[in-house]
Amino acid sequence: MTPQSDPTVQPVPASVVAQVDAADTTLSNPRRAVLSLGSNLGNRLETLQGAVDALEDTPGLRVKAVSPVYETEPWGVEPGSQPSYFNAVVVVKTTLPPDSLLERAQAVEEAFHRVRDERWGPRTLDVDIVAYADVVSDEPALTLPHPRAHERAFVLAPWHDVDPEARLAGRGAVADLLAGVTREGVAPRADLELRLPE
Ligand SMILES: Nc1ncnc2c1ncn2[C@@H]1O[C@H](COP(=O)(O)OP(=O)(O)OP(=O)(O)O)[C@@H](O)[C@H]1O
Ligand SMILES: Nc1nc2c(c(=O)[nH]1)N=C(CO)CN2
Repeated sequence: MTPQSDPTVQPVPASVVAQVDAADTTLSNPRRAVLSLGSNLGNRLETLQGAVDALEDTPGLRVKAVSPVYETEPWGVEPGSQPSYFNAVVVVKTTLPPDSLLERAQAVEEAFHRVRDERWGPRTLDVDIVAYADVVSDEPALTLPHPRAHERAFVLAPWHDVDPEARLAGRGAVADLLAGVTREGVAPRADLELRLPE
């Protein structure tokens, strides 16, 4: 039976189809997202590269840019209480909606044996969603933009390197945010490099 011949199936007006399609941008248009990578246990560079490669291996996700590597003092904890981090930022294009991107980010963390015990504890790998298009959400399970990104030089500096014009929704230009935070303890490691997957 065709939809036309079934009296219970009402035709959907073309204007409604157009509205639904326009709203459903995650399905048709890849969106730009910014992810922060951090590691302060194990082989930090290898882990960050593994994370970049695992992200690229995700259906519906392409890594578009990989930042320089920074060596950074642990933020939010007693100085000297943890090893230093390697941090980087990746810009991706993805058709995954935000919650699926978070699931994938957490699966990548787990693949690198991330253990969650203490808040801001040392970790082999941390993958945070810094921003997803211009989505703003205060859901605890996925707050967008990341609620602490604007005050973290270890996020802002590598993000600014790969996208000097970037803006953080609701917070302003990354360049301005970076000018307002200390860069002490956030040192570029020009001797190290992450590869953009081919
Ligand atoms: N933008 C976001 N990116 C990643 N996780 C988020 C985000 N917003 C909320 N969360 C939630 O935060 C929870 C804790 O994440 P995680 O253990 O990575 O925190 P953390 O890295 O120790 O600290 P921080 O959030 O300050 O970076 C996650 O389970 C996730 O549901
Ligand atoms: N330098 C640095 N400090 C941190 C980091 C991080 O990636 N780098 N991540 C944290 C929790 O996400 C807490 N503190």
